[in-house]
Amino acid sequence: PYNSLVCCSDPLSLATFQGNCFGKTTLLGGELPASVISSNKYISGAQGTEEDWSSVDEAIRTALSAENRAAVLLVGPEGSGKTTTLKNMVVDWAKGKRLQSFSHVFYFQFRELNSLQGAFSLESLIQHSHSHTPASVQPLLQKPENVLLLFDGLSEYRHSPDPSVHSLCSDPSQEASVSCLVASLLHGSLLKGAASVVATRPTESLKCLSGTHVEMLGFLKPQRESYFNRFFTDPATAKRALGHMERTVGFYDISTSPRFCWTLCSVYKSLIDSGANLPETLTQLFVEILVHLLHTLSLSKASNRELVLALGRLASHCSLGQCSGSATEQMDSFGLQQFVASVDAFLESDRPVLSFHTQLIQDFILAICWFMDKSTYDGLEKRLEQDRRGSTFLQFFLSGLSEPLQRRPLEILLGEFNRDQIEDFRNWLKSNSEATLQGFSKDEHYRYFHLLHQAQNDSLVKEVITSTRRAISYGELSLQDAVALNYVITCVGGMETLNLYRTRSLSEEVARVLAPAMSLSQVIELADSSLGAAAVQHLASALSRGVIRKLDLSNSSLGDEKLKILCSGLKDCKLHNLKIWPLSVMKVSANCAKLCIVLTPNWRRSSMHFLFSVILYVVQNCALTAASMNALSAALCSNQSPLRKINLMQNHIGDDGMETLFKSLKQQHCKLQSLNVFDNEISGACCAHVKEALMTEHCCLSELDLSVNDVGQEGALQLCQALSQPSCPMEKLGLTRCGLTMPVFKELGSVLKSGTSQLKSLTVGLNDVGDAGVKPLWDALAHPGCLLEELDVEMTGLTDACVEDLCVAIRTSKTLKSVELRNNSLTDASVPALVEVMQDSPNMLELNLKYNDFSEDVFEMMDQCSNIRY
Ligand SMILES: Nc1ncnc2c1ncn2[C@@H]1O[C@H](COP(=O)(O)OP(=O)(O)OP(=O)(O)O)[C@@H](O)[C@H]1O
Repeated sequence: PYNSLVCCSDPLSLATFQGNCFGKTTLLGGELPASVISSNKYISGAQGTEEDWSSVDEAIRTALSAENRAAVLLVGPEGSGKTTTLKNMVVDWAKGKRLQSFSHVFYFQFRELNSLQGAFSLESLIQHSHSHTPASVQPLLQKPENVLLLFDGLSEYRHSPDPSVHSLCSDPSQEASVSCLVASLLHGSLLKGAASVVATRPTESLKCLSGTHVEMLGFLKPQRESYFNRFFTDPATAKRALGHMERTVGFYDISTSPRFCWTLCSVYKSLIDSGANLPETLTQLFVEILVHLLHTLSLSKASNRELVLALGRLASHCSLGQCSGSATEQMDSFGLQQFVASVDAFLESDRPVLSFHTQLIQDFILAICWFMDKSTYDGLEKRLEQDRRGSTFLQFFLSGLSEPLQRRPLEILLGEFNRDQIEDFRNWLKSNSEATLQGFSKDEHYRYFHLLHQAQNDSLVKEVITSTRRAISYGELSLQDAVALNYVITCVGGMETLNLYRTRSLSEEVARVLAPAMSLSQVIELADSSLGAAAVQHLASALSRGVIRKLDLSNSSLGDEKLKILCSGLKDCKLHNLKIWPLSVMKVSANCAKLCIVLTPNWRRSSMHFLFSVILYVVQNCALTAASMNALSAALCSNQSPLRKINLMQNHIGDDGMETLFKSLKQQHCKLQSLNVFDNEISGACCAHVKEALMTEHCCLSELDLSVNDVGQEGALQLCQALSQPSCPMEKLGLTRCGLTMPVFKELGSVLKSGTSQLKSLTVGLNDVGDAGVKPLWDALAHPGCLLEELDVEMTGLTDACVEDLCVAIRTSKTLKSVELRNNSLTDASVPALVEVMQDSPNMLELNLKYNDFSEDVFEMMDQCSNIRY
């Protein structure tokens, strides 16, 4: 009977509407909308986008009350709650709760309209369809603007709603085919001014309709929470069930389907009631679902097997898009006739063509049958390739079921699976995982991580991942990816590098899921990423528990507040969390142009124990100011602080921040060896603090880069006073573009000659002092007390006049290895002497003469020396 149409709000009509909803409640199909509504389980779904969602009911209401209202097109995937939403609208209207501006609401289901043959007028269609309609409906239709039309399931409509293929009618008493009446209603020629809502899965037919689109997202986290709370009346059980679901399957798109939530809650309820464990993976969940269904059907083992194999044949056809013929023909051809009473549990048997309640159960049945009956399927590779393109869950389920523990409950009910088929799949999984993980495609890596996660076979993961730890970025990852990545990393006991480069928005959830993997990784690469404070919190606690020795957060807009959070993790770093590594691993890239908090090794040569600590890069453009320096200072001074090297390049620390930092350098616990404060809005005023720190007994700062700051003459001279002290630990000093003057160079020359200075590397480029200014440095190099190995005098205004002193310096020095002379004004005239001295000095690794005033004539001569760059 076609009577799911409401035309007035009398109680009898409402009861008929609610009582005559088609189908029945099934585990996979869902709880009937009428029952959902009457048992107060209705939750308004979400619409819009995941980032910007609102209630579907609200969106429909707003669209219907708009001044120039258009049709509302309610679009959502299977099971997203379209029918339930429409039916709830009807019930609310009939109860006088909502939509009271409408005097009449008509609910049509396209599936039922398909079956109406012959000619109808709108009046006779309504008369025919609803027993409670008054004898004459004409008065009801007198004011179309007070009428609301609800159309459900456009994607199931057999006819075209395209107005161009119908002669649209406008007279409610005119007879026409049902398809013509429907098109006339949808396009407003009939009942002009009436409001309408059309609900549908995504379909081509939508192109023929205009209106306000409302995209159904289904149940996001907040709706899931409300739904669970209504499903499980006991709040503690609801909390437990929801928490478990969110942790194990809440990251799959399907968890937004209200239909899936119903299935899941029903299975969880029965497991909780019987005291059983809840499933950990999607495969385990579907094993439970099928076990539950088969138990309910109470068939013999042989019949169970027969039924599943027949469903498998149907699934195979549906998956290839070959489902055709009437439902009865299909039942016959797939051998389902004998199971008429059982198929409702799996199929939407009230539809013209048989289909599974959900794509997931179709994939699951297909996977089982693959392993049960070798003869049904041929060509594993081909089929899996198809699955990959079709983005179904077939491979997930095959992976899960290939593990004996996971398929065991099913084998009890269905009999043993085919060992050869399983072995074939396992070999396929292993060899494809190995081959793929050698490559560099992030998406492909993730694809196999997901399959390995489903299989839950730790030793398989260890077998395929040992040789494949490549430095590809796993950044920009979804929560689902994070779960799989964390699983494989924890299985193999950690990766040397966890590369999350360019994760533009590392959410709290992703960071929480990844925390175990982070604490097992020695290097975490998060350059060019962006992290919220909550994500930094997880990172900090992973640091405090972990074995990390290097963290790169360059260009991550970290900011003071988040650095403070991170420092709390650094403070808590315990010595036993540090790993013992061979010395060779300790080398930090010499060409560290990026800045960082680098926490390098704390090692004692005497004991031959090389304790590795965190290397933390908080690099360029992290928007740090003096505000976070107290926190950093506390981390530096904490007992057994792991911080050895800090790179804070291109931030805004200023003199106050420097004062804080350098005060901590005087503390006994601070073991900082390297500090880079390149371009940090620092003036010479801070040099008094630097000097004080360097002259303290405990200070072990051996590398300092103050380049691109306004240090100036006064500041630099203060530094020189510290450098001239025998106890000064400084070995590498950077003063590029610091406004240095000739007196400073002169003082630096004296320091180098003093015989007490430990300086091995001096960078004083971009200070325009000319030949005379640099001369004290050449003289120092020729002095036996000078230990300098690297000198950088780029762009200091040097000419050919310096070459004689330079050559003497190179020839005499016992330690010098490289001289940086780029961007000066040397000419061809200097080349013979420079080539000669370089040829005579085997210790010299490099003389960089790029961007001087040479002509091509001397290139050949310079080519004779492999250690000259020009
Ligand atoms: N808003 C809701 N509140 C509570 N449960 C809901 C809600 N919406 C849907 N459900 C549950 O999900 C099941 C499927 O919902 P519904 O039939 O409305 O989806 P649909 O989008 O119309 O699906 P299809 O496109 O497959 O017809 C319902 O039977 C019910 O159990």
